[in-house]
Amino acid sequence: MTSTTTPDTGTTSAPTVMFASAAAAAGPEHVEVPTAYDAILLAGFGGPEGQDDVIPFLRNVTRGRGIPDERLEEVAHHYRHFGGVSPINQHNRELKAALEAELAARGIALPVYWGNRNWAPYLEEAVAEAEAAGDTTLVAIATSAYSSFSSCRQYREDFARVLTETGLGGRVTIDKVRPFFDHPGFVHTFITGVRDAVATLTADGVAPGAIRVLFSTHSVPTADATRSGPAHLDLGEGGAYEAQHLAVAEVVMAAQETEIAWNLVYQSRSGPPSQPWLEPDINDVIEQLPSQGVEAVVIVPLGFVSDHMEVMWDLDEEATETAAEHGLRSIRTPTPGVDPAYVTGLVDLVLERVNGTPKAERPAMTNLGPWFDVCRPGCCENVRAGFKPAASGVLP
Ligand SMILES: CC1=C(CCC(=O)O)c2cc3nc(cc4[nH]c(cc5[nH]c(cc1n2)c(C)c5CCC(=O)O)c(CCC(=O)O)c4C)C(CCC(=O)O)=C3C
Ligand SMILES: [Fe+2]
Repeated sequence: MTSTTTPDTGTTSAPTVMFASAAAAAGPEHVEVPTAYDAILLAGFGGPEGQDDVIPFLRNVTRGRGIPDERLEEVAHHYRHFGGVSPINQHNRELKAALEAELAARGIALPVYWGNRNWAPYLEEAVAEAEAAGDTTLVAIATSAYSSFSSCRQYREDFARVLTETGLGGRVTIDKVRPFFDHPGFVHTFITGVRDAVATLTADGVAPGAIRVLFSTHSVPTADATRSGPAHLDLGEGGAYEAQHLAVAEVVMAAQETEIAWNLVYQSRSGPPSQPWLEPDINDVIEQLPSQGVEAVVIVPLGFVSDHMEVMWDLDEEATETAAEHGLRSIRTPTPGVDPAYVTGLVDLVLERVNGTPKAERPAMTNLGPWFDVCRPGCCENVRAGFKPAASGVLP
């Protein structure tokens, strides 16, 4: 189909750089006409794979954000504890292989290129490799399910940066599948995880009233949360980011046979104490639970797609230790990883774009979805970092 040029003009002064988008010609929000994609771009966060990688990786992550060295050393310690290796790259190798197997089984001839934002293999290499093979109309899957600067827009800004830096912006287009927080393929693992954990606890004699389910996600600056999602949706101070998590948590609990109390909690806060971030912190909530008659916590990593460092350290080390210190039993439920339901769901998300599936026929488990295919100008903008152009967007 015809490509149009679609700058994300943002809310401040627009730069002259423009990025063609295959999706943009079709409409402002939901692309309901077929798009002939050449390939899938699997876009990961990236992580270190040895002690020597740790500091250079952290510098990449925090580039331009002025995060003090003390904080970098603090975070480096989490990675060093595990030999300087984050499992996140291995997860993405496995996810790429699982996607390729699923595509082959369904007879879909779309190659998968994998590149990361913050560590090798970088997005730059993946895009250059695709272009060299003649694959120029790309649909990206970011390994992140929700709307916010860190979980959506930052990927889009990196696509734009890569298209500029490689000089391929006039030739390669990168669209992005919709934020998939309420796609059944993503939600599945959390539903079964809570079910299994509650079954284990009740089989051991814990009363349902003594169990608390804590849905945990990455905290973000409150200013980012408020700006998450398109400006025309007024979703309160927590923005689309909080609203989406709350809606998915409700769906997960509605699918349970037993009624259990639950909370949405936040983890992995960074940044200066003077800057407000989403609260409450998971550890602060756990500390309060014994006085409320709770004996066991089910920790659900709702904001994450795999067992990477934020899960291994902040949940499996810190939150688990906090629970133990307060005499609570804890079970951490699985992340989607390469769960067949998740892998199938990701391929379905690509196919709805290939086929131009009407919005009404797209699966979505919450009333918020199905979320938009193409982001409006200013969607999830980071006011602290200022305006940067983003790919996979559209004019209003
Ligand atoms: C919403 C969100 C997700 C979920 C969406 C998604 O999954 O993409 C996520 C994922 C991840 N975050 C990760 C690692 C880091 N995030 C950092 C910093 C930050 N994350 C933020 C938000 C998020 N982050 C924010 C608002 C900051 C502060 C920077 C600022 O001021 O805007 C820092 C810097 C040090 C620090 O500040 O802690 C590191 C090292 C890894 C890799 C883990 C591994 O290696 O296994 C992953 C998957
Ligand atoms: Fe992060």
